[in-house]
Amino acid sequence: MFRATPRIWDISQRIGTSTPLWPGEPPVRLSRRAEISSDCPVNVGALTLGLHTGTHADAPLHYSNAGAASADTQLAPYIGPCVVADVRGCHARVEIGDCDWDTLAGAQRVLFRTYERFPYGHWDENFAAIAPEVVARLREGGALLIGTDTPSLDPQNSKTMDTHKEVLRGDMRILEGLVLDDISAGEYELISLPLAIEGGDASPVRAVLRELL
Ligand SMILES: Nc1ccccc1C(=O)C[C@H](N)C(=O)O
Ligand SMILES: [Zn+2]
Ligand SMILES: [Zn+2]
Repeated sequence: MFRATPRIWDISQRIGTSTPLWPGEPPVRLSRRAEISSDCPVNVGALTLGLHTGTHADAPLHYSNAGAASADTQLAPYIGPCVVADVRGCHARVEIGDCDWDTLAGAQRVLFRTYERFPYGHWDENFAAIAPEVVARLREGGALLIGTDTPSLDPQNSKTMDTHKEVLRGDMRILEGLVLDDISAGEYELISLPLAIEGGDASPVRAVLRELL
């Protein structure tokens, strides 16, 4: 029997020395701990990486001392049906009025595309945040996960993290730093698993969208 192969889109940043970094974050460093030679049969690397580098999942521990670390979060929110919302017309924040609520009603996972083109190679300090009201409305509709193509749900200078707090109220999960340049608004399957980092307040993820057949 013929079975169609679903298309897969990689929506992750590459991790390397040109990955844009949140100001003050440690540079990405890959070192070689062992190299192939007459004495050694293998290459072995070690990586220095801030946990919020590139495409990542915030653990609840990031915004609450009582929250779970990456190793202790359930995986179900990170796998399953997902809606990509095109909000490229937004300004400083994605507001209620920027969203097409017909497509978002009852969505379990929502990824916001704010960028026309992802700012590869430089840090964009004026990235669009998500208004807490948007998260509240998604939470009321039963959402499990919110994602964005920017480095944070809250503005870079936020001291109160209002949108993260709104996420916490519904015990939802967060993906940040997605790359949605090639993704049209619509429905997909999301797969984006955090590493089981003990005590981790976030984890890099390899996030992909799979075509729904
Ligand atoms: N590295 C940081 C250093 C200081 C303050 C915030 C960050 C973040 O990375 C924010 C983050 N991506 C967030 O989850 O909103
Ligand atoms: Zn983060
Ligand atoms: Zn965050």
